[in-house]
Amino acid sequence: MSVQPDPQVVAGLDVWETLPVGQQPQWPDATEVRRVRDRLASLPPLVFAGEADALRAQLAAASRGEAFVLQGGDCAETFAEATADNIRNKIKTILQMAVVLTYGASLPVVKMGRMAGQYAKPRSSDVETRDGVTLPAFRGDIINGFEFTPEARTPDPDRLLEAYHTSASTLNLIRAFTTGGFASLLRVHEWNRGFTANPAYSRYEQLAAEIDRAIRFMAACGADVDALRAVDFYSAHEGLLLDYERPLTRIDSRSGLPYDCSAHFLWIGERTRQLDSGHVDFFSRVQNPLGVKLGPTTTGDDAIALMDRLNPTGEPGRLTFVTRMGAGKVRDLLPALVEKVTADGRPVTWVCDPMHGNGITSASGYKTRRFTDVMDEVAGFFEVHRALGTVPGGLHVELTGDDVTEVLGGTEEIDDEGLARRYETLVDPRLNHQQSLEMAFQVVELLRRA
Ligand SMILES: O=C[C@H](O)[C@H](O)COP(=O)(O)O
Ligand SMILES: C=C(OP(=O)(O)O)C(=O)O
Ligand SMILES: [Mn+2]
Repeated sequence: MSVQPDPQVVAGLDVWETLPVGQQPQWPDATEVRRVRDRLASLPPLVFAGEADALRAQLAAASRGEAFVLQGGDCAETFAEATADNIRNKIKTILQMAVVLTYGASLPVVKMGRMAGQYAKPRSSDVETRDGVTLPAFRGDIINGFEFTPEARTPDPDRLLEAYHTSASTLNLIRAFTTGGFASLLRVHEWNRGFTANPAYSRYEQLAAEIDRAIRFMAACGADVDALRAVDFYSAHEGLLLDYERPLTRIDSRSGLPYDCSAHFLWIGERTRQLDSGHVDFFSRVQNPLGVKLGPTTTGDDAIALMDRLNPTGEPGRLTFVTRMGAGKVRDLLPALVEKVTADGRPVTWVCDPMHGNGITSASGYKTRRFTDVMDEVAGFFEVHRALGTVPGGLHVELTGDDVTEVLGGTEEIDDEGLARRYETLVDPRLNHQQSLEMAFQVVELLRRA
């Protein structure tokens, strides 16, 4: 009797274990990790490979300027905050931003949450010291707890299972909201409900009234408005923790090829995108559409080498470059990168992350960002692409649907003192509901000019 080779092994899905893999936890017990990985491998996939293919086609459209990508959600999701209210508010915020962009710029918007799996965080330091006590840094709920005790901060592999189950229930609710009628454009007004009234909120009300009128007009003309009842909404997270991504990678029964079924879209972070890294090797072997974050040290040659590894044949929609240069640098550094990639000829989708290059510490000690810097990087991104005749394909932002006070500025003018009022993030500061809407209205202007 001949033994069939394991197609996952044949696909080289374990090669990453022989390579340098940054930003992984120090698990106290390797046997426990193996047990959890085996359990994860036996659980159902969270997404279907065909959905990842559909997303790839939409990202290809965005690379040509026929759609615009909106990726948004927490810096770090937490298990405790995976509640119906939080998920609903985040979905409503992303839907509101998408509708502002779609209506304002007459472009379809590809909607993706940093949701249902955004649990693993790269950190600048492996440890954190408070009052002379040093413990492992918080690396996200999938690895350890935020509480500053030795017990909480010790990496616990059972958290991978909790991340899987929390992702499954989050995704279930997302699917229910986006296909069950909640996200229907016929309810465009309802998405504003429950949020604090503010200038962006009122502006949205006006726009929703215009959309309502337009839909009634179309319906009166006999158009079938039923197609407006459901929306496509995709999940995305940083593919950081390979002990989680590997067991959720499955061979697609249709094509015989591997897909990472933890999410539709995975990205490789700025800290783990080295060409010889386990991350680049692992993701080069799965079929999902991929992102790579590109910070200010990225050279044109780095970008080309990443294309060689992750999209050698130049398949449209496969590779998204998420640039995060910082407001002060984007106009200087982005042009050379875009020029080099454009000259190569293989397509990429260019997306702007205006968050991660603009971190500051406030006088009161909070890790924050200025809304004006965030918007300035977005403006710089559009200017560079407009000057080069290339396509500004989308936005990648850290946001929440709640009225937190984590980013300075916006029309509500959150100042240094105001940050303390509702600073809730465990890692990076997020735009709140009104700042997110305000961003969408400003981006419409930029898209119209582009
Ligand atoms: O989300 C991004 C990174 O994980 C985060 O900015 C790192 O933050 P740190 O510098 O506080 O570790
Ligand atoms: C870690 C992140 O970003 P980057 O890799 O760009 O620093 C993030 O998106 O939260
Ligand atoms: Mn972040």
